[in-house]
Amino acid sequence: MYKIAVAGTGYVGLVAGVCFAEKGHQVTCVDIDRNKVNVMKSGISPIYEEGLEELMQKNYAEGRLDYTIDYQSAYKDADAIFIGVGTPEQPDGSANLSYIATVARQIAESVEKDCLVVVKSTVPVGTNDKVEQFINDFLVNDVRVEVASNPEFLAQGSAVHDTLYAERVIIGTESKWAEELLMNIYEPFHLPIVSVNRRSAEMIKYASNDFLALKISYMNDIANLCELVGADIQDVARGMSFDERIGRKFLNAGIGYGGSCFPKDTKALEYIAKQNGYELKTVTAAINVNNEQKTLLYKKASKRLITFNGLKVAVLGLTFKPGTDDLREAASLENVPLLLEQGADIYAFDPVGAENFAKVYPEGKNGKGSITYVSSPEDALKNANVCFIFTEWGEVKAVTPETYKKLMRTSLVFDGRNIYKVDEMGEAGVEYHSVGRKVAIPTSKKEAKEFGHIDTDLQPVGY
Ligand SMILES: NC(=O)c1ccc[n+]([C@@H]2O[C@H](COP(=O)([O-])OP(=O)(O)OC[C@H]3O[C@@H](n4cnc5c(N)ncnc54)[C@H](O)[C@@H]3O)[C@@H](O)[C@H]2O)c1
Ligand SMILES: O=c1ccn([C@@H]2O[C@H](COP(=O)(O)OP(=O)(O)O[C@H]3O[C@H](CO)[C@@H](O)[C@H](O)[C@H]3O)[C@@H](O)[C@H]2O)c(=O)[nH]1
Repeated sequence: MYKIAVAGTGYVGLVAGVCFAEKGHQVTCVDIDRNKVNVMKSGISPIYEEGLEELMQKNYAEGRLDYTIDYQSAYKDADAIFIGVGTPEQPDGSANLSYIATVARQIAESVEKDCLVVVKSTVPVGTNDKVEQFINDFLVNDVRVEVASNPEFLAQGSAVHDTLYAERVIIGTESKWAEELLMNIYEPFHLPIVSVNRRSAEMIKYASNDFLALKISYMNDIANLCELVGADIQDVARGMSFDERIGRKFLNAGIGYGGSCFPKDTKALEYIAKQNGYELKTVTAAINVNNEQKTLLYKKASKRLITFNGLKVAVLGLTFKPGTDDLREAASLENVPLLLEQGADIYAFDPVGAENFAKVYPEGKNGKGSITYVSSPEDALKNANVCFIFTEWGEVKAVTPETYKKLMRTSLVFDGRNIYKVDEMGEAGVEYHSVGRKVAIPTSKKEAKEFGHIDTDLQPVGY
């Protein structure tokens, strides 16, 4: 059992701290946000992650887990201090390391015994070296502090599971002492450990995230071509997925990747490459494709409808992916303002993200348009002229094709997550646009007429 302190109680820090406690370590989670600390002490998780609150309550009650804003008391006698503070994107694409620097300074002022500082945050290659130098320059007491890299690979929405059952733990160290200490801390997890040097560990994190981002952008690029040549991206992805070298995962085309990691980590690696006189062409391509992809459906819908002024627009899903209340870089944040600017009356549904979204777009009049938050997809769809799907929540997937037809004024759907089978939507009488697939045109004559889909190209000669 080790005495562990964790700096930062976001997705990474809090989940790591709780899981270390669950595996028997004595953990103190530190945050600068007093409200957050009070909320956590009362047994409530400040973030939405399945299983997290239960583990917080259990480990707190059993005395292995605590929360504080008093960093000095938490750091002074810790065996290891894990850093999980943010490294957000700066306007030039580089990572902002000021939060890391503040924690490093706080550690240097506080530690009273030898300890290992472990950087879990995603940081540019070489940052661990700088953090070690910085802490040692500012150390108040005569102790030994070494820094190790231990990048995090959890995905939001499955953070606890991804930590307890991680496919691998990467540790980057520069001494046997640091390597052994980290191995021992992770020993109760019984997970595969990959031990490398610090710079390689830092690079593994960016290389992994950017590879996944690239995979998504590649599929989106192919999807756009599929539409032009009459192929179906889902069938194409299925066909590709049998090849183990390609794999089954992250082949879903849609309206691009969002979240707090892929967008920032692609730009950060592009920046690191530039700084080193290298042009990382593949990653730049992934970024460019993603930027275009996010508003692809809005552009298609604009062509189809000419204007959104005065239209009732149902928006299903606001978060960047299901299972989280996080809105960072969500497609909804790019599309909703465009719709509002055009005077749309939006009825938005999201099972957990609406509260956060309302902080940016409060309910009621917003510029030329308006936004109303509703508690079910059906409430959003009632009498709507058009529907956009931005997040594939279970509640959204449960809406049947017939429901769109029954509830909407005109059943016109733009699906950014390819939830439905194209033919089923057409058969239900819905005009359905998705990504990388053909457009479903209502199959009955009556609806085809309503939507202006009588195909004049096929008129026999002479008519
Ligand atoms: N979110 C993810 O899914 C994920 C996954 C892997 C890696 N990462 C990386 O991990 C890092 C953290 O990401 P996150 O999403 O958990 O961040 P976050 O923004 O959710 O949380 C950061 C927390 O740190 C706190 N903080 C700031 N300064 C502090 C200080 N001096 N002392 C103590 N606490 C302080 C903030 O109040 C906040 O609660 C980033 O580098 C990110 O790229 C994130
Ligand atoms: O086939 C796919 C898979 C994902 N996405 C999108 O990609 C984004 C990111 O999804 P996901 O990777 O599931 O979520 P994150 O929580 O952002 O997790 C990523 O970013 C984390 C932060 O670095 C890493 O730790 C994780 O390993 C990595 O998956 C979301 O907008 C998804 O909709 C697609 O468009 N198509």
